[in-house]
Amino acid sequence: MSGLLVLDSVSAGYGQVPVLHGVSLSVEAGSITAVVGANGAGKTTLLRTVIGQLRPASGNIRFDGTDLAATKVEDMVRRGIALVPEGRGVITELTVEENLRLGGLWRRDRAAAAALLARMYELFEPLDRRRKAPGHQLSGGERQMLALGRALMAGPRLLLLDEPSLGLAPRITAQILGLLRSLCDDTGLTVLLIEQNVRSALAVADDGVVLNLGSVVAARPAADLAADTDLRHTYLGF
Ligand SMILES: Nc1ncnc2c1ncn2[C@@H]1O[C@H](COP(=O)(O)OP(=O)(O)OP(=O)(O)O)[C@@H](O)[C@H]1O
Repeated sequence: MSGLLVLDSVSAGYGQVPVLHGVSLSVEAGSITAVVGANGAGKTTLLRTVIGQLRPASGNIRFDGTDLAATKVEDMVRRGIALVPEGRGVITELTVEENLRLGGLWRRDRAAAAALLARMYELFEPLDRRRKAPGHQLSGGERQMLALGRALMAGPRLLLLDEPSLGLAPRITAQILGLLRSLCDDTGLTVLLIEQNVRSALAVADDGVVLNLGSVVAARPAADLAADTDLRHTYLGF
């Protein structure tokens, strides 16, 4: 398989408890791949394995052709991989600006970091108005934007997103997913998206992967998956 991110027969779990069973998938550069499936299907476990929080028991993960097996979690960002975890990944005691700057902290090039910060305020207009506000004063949507902005400050090539719509109104979810789509189209960003909100995820994604009990049961263009009534009824509950 080709692709910016390629998982080849990856099995992983927690201690002696296997969760992922021989998962293979390919995420093409500049695309959005949505991973969908019921609660407990292993979606979060999949992201945790890609980012290196869990190590595969077998199989391998390649990013831009390089095996990620030896890469530490803290080095993933330098490799170009950023994770926005479920629950948003915002430090609530810090201000909007401090959170954003934290995302770009590892960058040596200060001018580039400043330019990126300005770009984040352009992208996320509500954050521009609340630069000095502490994270705990933000709405759910603003927090999600901040988590996204913070991850983007690292200048990733691959963004891993765990349930960005969690707790958000449909309008805000649509806004955030639409923004992701534009980022992919305009900057070549690649996204691996995990979403409970299957309809919205498949509507914005290029490709879709259905996970069931830790195995891939379908991997196809997102529009095909969305149109497959049997598959939707059997695995996705709508
Ligand atoms: N830290 C852990 N230790 C042991 N088992 C775990 C741990 N975290 C998750 N699991 C188990 O792994 C399986 C997959 O969980 P995971 O969170 O990856 O699923 P998910 O598809 O993301 O679910 P959801 O949509 O509910 O978030 C579940 O059976 C869960 O109980």
